[in-house]
Amino acid sequence: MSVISTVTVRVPATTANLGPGFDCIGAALGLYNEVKFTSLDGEGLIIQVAGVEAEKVQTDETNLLYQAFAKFYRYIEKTPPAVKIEIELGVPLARGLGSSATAIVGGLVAANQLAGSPLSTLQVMELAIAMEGHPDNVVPALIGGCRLAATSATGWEICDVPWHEHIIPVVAIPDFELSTSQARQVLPTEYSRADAIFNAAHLGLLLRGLATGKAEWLQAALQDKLHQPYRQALIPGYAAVEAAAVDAGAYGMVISGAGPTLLALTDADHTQAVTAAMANAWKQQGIISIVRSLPIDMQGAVVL
Ligand SMILES: Nc1ncnc2c1ncn2[C@@H]1O[C@H](COP(=O)(O)OP(=O)(O)OP(=O)(O)O)[C@@H](O)[C@H]1O
Ligand SMILES: N[C@@H](CCO)C(=O)O
Repeated sequence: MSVISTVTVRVPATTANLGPGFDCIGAALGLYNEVKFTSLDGEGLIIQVAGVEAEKVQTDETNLLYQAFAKFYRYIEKTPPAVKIEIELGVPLARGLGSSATAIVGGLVAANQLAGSPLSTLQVMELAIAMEGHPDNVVPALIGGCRLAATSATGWEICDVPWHEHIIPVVAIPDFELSTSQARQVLPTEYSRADAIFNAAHLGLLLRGLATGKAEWLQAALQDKLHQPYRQALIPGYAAVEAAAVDAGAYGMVISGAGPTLLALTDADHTQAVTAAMANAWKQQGIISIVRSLPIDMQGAVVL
Protein backbone atom coordinates (compact mmCIF):
# COMPACT_ATOMS: atom_id res chain seq x y z
CA MET A 1 0.00 0.00 0.00
CA SER A 2 1.36 3.43 -0.82
CA VAL A 3 0.93 6.64 1.14
CA ILE A 4 -1.63 9.17 -0.11
CA SER A 5 -1.50 11.78 2.63
CA THR A 6 -0.42 12.33 6.25
CA VAL A 7 -1.65 14.51 9.11
CA THR A 8 -0.54 14.77 12.75
CA VAL A 9 -2.86 16.20 15.40
CA ARG A 10 -2.09 17.10 19.01
CA VAL A 11 -5.03 17.18 21.45
CA PRO A 12 -4.98 18.32 25.09
CA ALA A 13 -6.36 16.56 28.15
CA THR A 14 -9.35 18.21 29.78
CA THR A 15 -10.87 18.52 33.23
CA ALA A 16 -14.67 18.64 33.17
CA ASN A 17 -17.34 19.73 35.66
CA LEU A 18 -15.09 21.81 37.97
CA GLY A 19 -17.48 20.92 40.81
CA PRO A 20 -20.86 22.57 40.18
CA GLY A 21 -20.63 22.66 36.35
CA PHE A 22 -21.67 19.05 35.73
CA ASP A 23 -21.81 18.27 32.00
CA CYS A 24 -21.46 21.91 30.92
CA ILE A 25 -18.02 23.35 31.82
CA GLY A 26 -14.48 22.13 31.24
CA ALA A 27 -10.92 23.33 30.74
CA ALA A 28 -8.08 22.14 28.52
CA LEU A 29 -4.85 21.20 30.32
CA GLY A 30 -1.21 21.17 29.20
CA LEU A 31 -0.98 17.39 28.84
CA TYR A 32 -1.31 15.89 25.36
CA ASN A 33 -1.99 12.98 23.07
CA GLU A 34 -0.47 13.11 19.60
CA VAL A 35 -1.75 11.07 16.69
CA LYS A 36 -0.52 10.67 13.12
CA PHE A 37 -2.96 9.50 10.43
CA THR A 38 -1.52 8.25 7.13
CA SER A 39 -4.11 7.54 4.46
CA LEU A 40 -3.17 4.68 2.17
CA ASP A 41 -4.47 3.32 -1.11
CA GLY A 42 -6.21 -0.04 -1.00
CA GLU A 43 -7.97 -1.38 2.09
CA GLY A 44 -7.04 -1.92 5.73
CA LEU A 45 -6.40 -0.43 9.14
CA ILE A 46 -3.10 -0.37 11.04
CA ILE A 47 -2.96 1.05 14.57
CA GLN A 48 0.29 1.46 16.53
CA VAL A 49 0.29 2.83 20.07
CA ALA A 50 3.17 4.16 22.21
CA GLY A 51 3.38 6.10 25.47
CA VAL A 52 1.56 5.80 28.80
CA GLU A 53 -0.73 2.77 29.10
CA ALA A 54 -0.31 1.98 25.38
CA GLU A 55 -1.20 -1.67 25.94
CA LYS A 56 -4.75 -0.69 26.99
CA VAL A 57 -5.73 0.92 23.69
CA GLN A 58 -7.70 -1.11 21.14
CA THR A 59 -5.88 -1.68 17.84
CA ASP A 60 -8.84 -2.72 15.68
CA GLU A 61 -11.94 -1.01 14.29
CA THR A 62 -13.33 -0.52 17.81
CA ASN A 63 -10.56 2.02 18.54
CA LEU A 64 -12.26 5.32 19.40
CA LEU A 65 -9.91 7.37 17.21
CA TYR A 66 -10.83 5.19 14.25
CA GLN A 67 -14.53 5.29 15.19
CA ALA A 68 -14.42 9.10 15.06
CA PHE A 69 -12.46 9.04 11.80
CA ALA A 70 -15.01 6.68 10.22
CA LYS A 71 -17.95 8.69 11.59
CA PHE A 72 -16.59 11.81 9.92
CA TYR A 73 -16.47 10.08 6.52
CA ARG A 74 -19.99 8.67 6.98
CA TYR A 75 -21.15 12.22 7.81
CA ILE A 76 -19.72 13.62 4.57
CA GLU A 77 -21.10 10.55 2.75
CA LYS A 78 -17.73 9.17 1.67
CA THR A 79 -15.95 5.88 2.31
CA PRO A 80 -13.10 6.20 4.84
CA PRO A 81 -9.72 5.53 3.24
CA ALA A 82 -7.40 2.76 4.38
CA VAL A 83 -5.38 4.31 7.18
CA LYS A 84 -2.42 3.83 9.48
CA ILE A 85 -2.88 5.48 12.90
CA GLU A 86 0.17 6.06 15.11
CA ILE A 87 -0.76 7.15 18.64
CA GLU A 88 1.59 8.71 21.19
CA LEU A 89 -0.28 8.72 24.50
CA GLY A 90 0.37 11.30 27.21
CA VAL A 91 -3.13 11.30 28.72
CA PRO A 92 -3.89 8.32 30.98
CA LEU A 93 -7.08 6.37 30.16
CA ALA A 94 -10.32 6.38 32.13
CA ARG A 95 -8.95 8.73 34.81
CA GLY A 96 -11.23 11.77 34.38
CA LEU A 97 -8.80 13.67 32.14
CA GLY A 98 -10.80 13.46 28.92
CA SER A 99 -8.93 10.64 27.18
CA SER A 100 -12.04 9.69 25.20
CA ALA A 101 -12.45 13.33 24.14
CA THR A 102 -8.86 13.41 22.85
CA ALA A 103 -9.66 10.36 20.72
CA ILE A 104 -12.94 11.72 19.37
CA VAL A 105 -11.53 15.18 18.63
CA GLY A 106 -8.26 13.75 17.23
CA GLY A 107 -10.09 11.40 14.86
CA LEU A 108 -12.50 14.06 13.62
CA VAL A 109 -9.89 16.81 13.18
CA ALA A 110 -7.51 14.46 11.33
CA ALA A 111 -10.29 13.21 9.04
CA ASN A 112 -11.42 16.76 8.28
CA GLN A 113 -7.85 17.75 7.41
CA LEU A 114 -7.27 14.69 5.19
CA ALA A 115 -10.61 15.30 3.42
CA GLY A 116 -9.64 18.92 2.56
CA SER A 117 -11.50 20.61 5.48
CA PRO A 118 -15.10 20.33 4.24
CA LEU A 119 -16.43 20.96 7.78
CA SER A 120 -16.10 24.10 9.90
CA THR A 121 -14.78 23.94 13.46
CA LEU A 122 -18.37 24.38 14.66
CA GLN A 123 -19.54 21.38 12.63
CA VAL A 124 -16.64 19.28 13.93
CA MET A 125 -17.58 20.38 17.45
CA GLU A 126 -21.21 19.33 16.98
CA LEU A 127 -20.13 15.92 15.70
CA ALA A 128 -17.77 15.55 18.68
CA ILE A 129 -20.48 16.49 21.19
CA ALA A 130 -22.87 14.00 19.61
CA MET A 131 -20.27 11.24 19.84
CA GLU A 132 -19.24 11.96 23.46
CA GLY A 133 -22.81 12.65 24.62
CA HIS A 134 -21.90 15.81 26.56
CA PRO A 135 -19.86 18.89 25.63
CA ASP A 136 -17.63 19.60 28.62
CA ASN A 137 -14.54 17.62 27.50
CA VAL A 138 -14.71 17.75 23.70
CA VAL A 139 -15.27 21.52 23.45
CA PRO A 140 -12.11 22.59 25.33
CA ALA A 141 -10.19 19.69 23.75
CA LEU A 142 -11.07 21.13 20.33
CA ILE A 143 -10.70 24.87 20.93
CA GLY A 144 -8.72 25.14 24.19
CA GLY A 145 -9.24 27.31 27.26
CA CYS A 146 -12.00 26.99 29.81
CA ARG A 147 -15.42 26.74 28.12
CA LEU A 148 -19.07 26.70 29.07
CA ALA A 149 -21.51 25.02 26.68
CA ALA A 150 -25.28 25.50 26.72
CA THR A 151 -27.95 24.42 24.27
CA SER A 152 -29.77 27.06 22.24
CA ALA A 153 -32.82 26.83 19.99
CA THR A 154 -30.56 26.00 17.06
CA GLY A 155 -27.64 24.09 18.58
CA TRP A 156 -24.97 25.10 21.06
CA GLU A 157 -23.78 28.36 22.55
CA ILE A 158 -20.14 28.11 23.59
CA CYS A 159 -18.54 30.79 25.69
CA ASP A 160 -15.04 31.31 26.95
CA VAL A 161 -14.66 31.37 30.72
CA PRO A 162 -11.93 33.77 31.82
CA TRP A 163 -9.44 31.98 34.08
CA HIS A 164 -7.47 34.26 36.39
CA GLU A 165 -3.75 33.76 35.88
CA HIS A 166 -3.14 33.22 39.60
CA ILE A 167 -5.35 30.12 39.77
CA ILE A 168 -3.33 26.94 39.33
CA PRO A 169 -4.86 23.50 38.67
CA VAL A 170 -3.24 20.55 40.46
CA VAL A 171 -4.29 17.08 39.29
CA ALA A 172 -3.85 14.00 41.47
CA ILE A 173 -4.04 10.97 39.17
CA PRO A 174 -4.37 7.63 40.99
CA ASP A 175 -3.17 4.33 39.59
CA PHE A 176 -6.68 2.92 39.15
CA GLU A 177 -9.30 3.49 36.47
CA LEU A 178 -12.94 4.55 36.68
CA SER A 179 -14.87 4.50 33.43
CA THR A 180 -17.21 7.38 32.73
CA SER A 181 -20.09 4.98 32.10
CA GLN A 182 -19.62 3.38 35.54
CA ALA A 183 -19.41 6.82 37.19
CA ARG A 184 -22.62 7.93 35.44
CA GLN A 185 -24.52 4.82 36.48
CA VAL A 186 -24.44 5.86 40.15
CA LEU A 187 -26.15 9.20 39.48
CA PRO A 188 -29.85 9.77 40.18
CA THR A 189 -32.17 10.61 37.29
CA GLU A 190 -34.02 13.32 39.22
CA TYR A 191 -32.96 16.02 41.69
CA SER A 192 -34.72 18.26 44.19
CA ARG A 193 -35.40 21.94 43.62
CA ALA A 194 -32.99 22.72 46.47
CA ASP A 195 -30.15 20.85 44.74
CA ALA A 196 -30.87 22.55 41.41
CA ILE A 197 -30.76 25.99 43.05
CA PHE A 198 -27.59 25.07 44.95
CA ASN A 199 -25.76 24.18 41.73
CA ALA A 200 -27.05 27.17 39.76
CA ALA A 201 -25.80 29.52 42.50
CA HIS A 202 -22.45 27.79 42.88
CA LEU A 203 -21.77 27.63 39.13
CA GLY A 204 -22.46 31.38 38.93
CA LEU A 205 -20.09 31.94 41.82
CA LEU A 206 -17.47 29.70 40.22
CA LEU A 207 -17.53 31.73 36.99
CA ARG A 208 -16.95 34.92 38.97
CA GLY A 209 -14.32 33.26 41.15
CA LEU A 210 -12.41 31.96 38.13
CA ALA A 211 -12.53 35.39 36.47
CA THR A 212 -11.42 37.37 39.51
CA GLY A 213 -9.28 34.88 41.44
CA LYS A 214 -11.12 36.02 44.59
CA ALA A 215 -10.25 33.40 47.23
CA GLU A 216 -13.54 33.52 49.19
CA TRP A 217 -15.63 32.99 46.06
CA LEU A 218 -13.47 30.08 44.88
CA GLN A 219 -13.53 28.48 48.34
CA ALA A 220 -17.33 28.57 48.41
CA ALA A 221 -17.89 27.78 44.74
CA LEU A 222 -16.22 24.37 44.50
CA GLN A 223 -19.24 22.50 45.81
CA ASP A 224 -21.77 20.38 44.01
CA LYS A 225 -24.97 18.44 44.63
CA LEU A 226 -25.44 16.78 41.23
CA HIS A 227 -22.61 14.27 40.87
CA GLN A 228 -19.88 14.44 43.50
CA PRO A 229 -21.91 13.21 46.49
CA TYR A 230 -22.74 10.05 44.54
CA ARG A 231 -19.29 9.46 43.07
CA GLN A 232 -17.12 9.96 46.13
CA ALA A 233 -17.72 6.38 47.26
CA LEU A 234 -16.08 5.20 43.99
CA ILE A 235 -12.86 7.03 44.88
CA PRO A 236 -11.16 5.60 47.98
CA GLY A 237 -9.42 8.27 50.04
CA TYR A 238 -11.46 11.15 48.58
CA ALA A 239 -12.12 12.84 51.94
CA ALA A 240 -8.50 12.46 53.11
CA VAL A 241 -7.06 13.91 49.89
CA GLU A 242 -9.54 16.81 49.99
CA ALA A 243 -8.69 17.61 53.63
CA ALA A 244 -4.96 17.46 52.85
CA ALA A 245 -5.31 19.76 49.83
CA VAL A 246 -7.34 22.35 51.74
CA ASP A 247 -5.03 22.18 54.79
CA ALA A 248 -2.09 22.83 52.47
CA GLY A 249 -3.73 25.97 51.12
CA ALA A 250 -5.92 24.93 48.15
CA TYR A 251 -9.14 26.88 47.54
CA GLY A 252 -10.87 23.52 47.30
CA MET A 253 -10.88 20.18 45.54
CA VAL A 254 -13.27 18.50 43.11
CA ILE A 255 -13.50 15.34 41.04
CA SER A 256 -11.91 15.85 37.63
CA GLY A 257 -14.48 14.78 35.03
CA ALA A 258 -16.01 11.50 36.11
CA GLY A 259 -12.95 10.72 38.28
CA PRO A 260 -10.96 9.14 39.77
CA THR A 261 -8.46 12.00 39.25
CA LEU A 262 -8.94 14.74 41.83
CA LEU A 263 -8.45 18.38 40.92
CA ALA A 264 -7.39 21.05 43.42
CA LEU A 265 -7.33 24.74 42.60
CA THR A 266 -4.66 26.77 44.33
CA ASP A 267 -2.25 29.67 43.86
CA ALA A 268 1.48 29.79 43.12
CA ASP A 269 2.43 30.19 46.79
CA HIS A 270 0.71 26.94 47.75
CA THR A 271 1.19 24.76 44.65
CA GLN A 272 4.15 22.80 45.99
CA ALA A 273 2.56 22.15 49.39
CA VAL A 274 -0.79 21.15 47.84
CA THR A 275 0.92 18.78 45.38
CA ALA A 276 2.91 17.07 48.14
CA ALA A 277 -0.06 16.89 50.52
CA MET A 278 -2.37 15.24 47.98
CA ALA A 279 0.24 12.64 47.00
CA ASN A 280 1.00 11.90 50.63
CA ALA A 281 -2.67 11.60 51.63
CA TRP A 282 -3.27 9.03 48.91
CA LYS A 283 -0.08 7.19 49.78
CA GLN A 284 -1.33 6.81 53.34
CA GLN A 285 -4.42 5.11 51.92
CA GLY A 286 -2.16 2.72 50.00
CA ILE A 287 -2.83 4.41 46.65
CA ILE A 288 0.00 5.38 44.32
CA SER A 289 -0.63 8.58 42.40
CA ILE A 290 1.01 11.09 40.11
CA VAL A 291 0.30 14.62 41.32
CA ARG A 292 1.29 17.63 39.28
CA SER A 293 0.28 21.17 38.46
CA LEU A 294 -0.66 21.79 34.83
CA PRO A 295 -1.22 25.01 32.90
CA ILE A 296 -4.49 25.76 31.12
CA ASP A 297 -4.00 24.98 27.41
CA MET A 298 -5.33 27.81 25.24
CA GLN A 299 -4.87 26.22 21.80
CA GLY A 300 -6.93 23.06 21.85
CA ALA A 301 -6.44 20.58 19.02
CA VAL A 302 -3.60 21.59 16.71
CA VAL A 303 -2.66 20.18 13.30
CA LEU A 304 1.14 19.97 13.49
N1 LIG B 1 -6.07 7.64 22.54
C1 LIG B 1 -7.10 6.80 22.53
N2 LIG B 1 -7.29 6.00 21.48
C2 LIG B 1 -8.33 5.17 21.46
N3 LIG B 1 -9.25 5.05 22.42
C3 LIG B 1 -9.08 5.80 23.51
C4 LIG B 1 -8.01 6.72 23.62
N4 LIG B 1 -8.13 7.32 24.80
C5 LIG B 1 -9.23 6.82 25.38
N5 LIG B 1 -9.80 5.91 24.62
C6 LIG B 1 -11.01 5.14 24.94
O1 LIG B 1 -11.77 5.85 25.89
C7 LIG B 1 -11.95 5.06 27.09
C8 LIG B 1 -11.93 5.93 28.31
O2 LIG B 1 -13.03 6.80 28.23
P1 LIG B 1 -13.79 7.30 29.53
O3 LIG B 1 -14.83 8.25 29.04
O4 LIG B 1 -14.22 6.13 30.34
O5 LIG B 1 -12.68 8.06 30.37
P2 LIG B 1 -11.99 9.46 30.17
O6 LIG B 1 -12.44 10.07 28.89
O7 LIG B 1 -10.53 9.25 30.31
O8 LIG B 1 -12.49 10.26 31.43
P3 LIG B 1 -13.50 11.53 31.59
O9 LIG B 1 -14.50 11.46 30.48
O10 LIG B 1 -14.11 11.33 32.93
O11 LIG B 1 -12.64 12.72 31.53
C9 LIG B 1 -10.77 4.09 27.05
O12 LIG B 1 -11.04 2.94 27.81
C10 LIG B 1 -10.65 3.80 25.56
O13 LIG B 1 -11.61 2.85 25.16
N1 LIG C 1 -19.45 15.53 32.62
C1 LIG C 1 -18.95 14.20 32.45
C2 LIG C 1 -17.45 14.29 32.24
C3 LIG C 1 -16.81 12.95 32.05
O1 LIG C 1 -16.88 12.53 30.73
C4 LIG C 1 -19.25 13.38 33.69
O2 LIG C 1 -18.97 13.87 34.77
O3 LIG C 1 -19.78 12.27 33.57
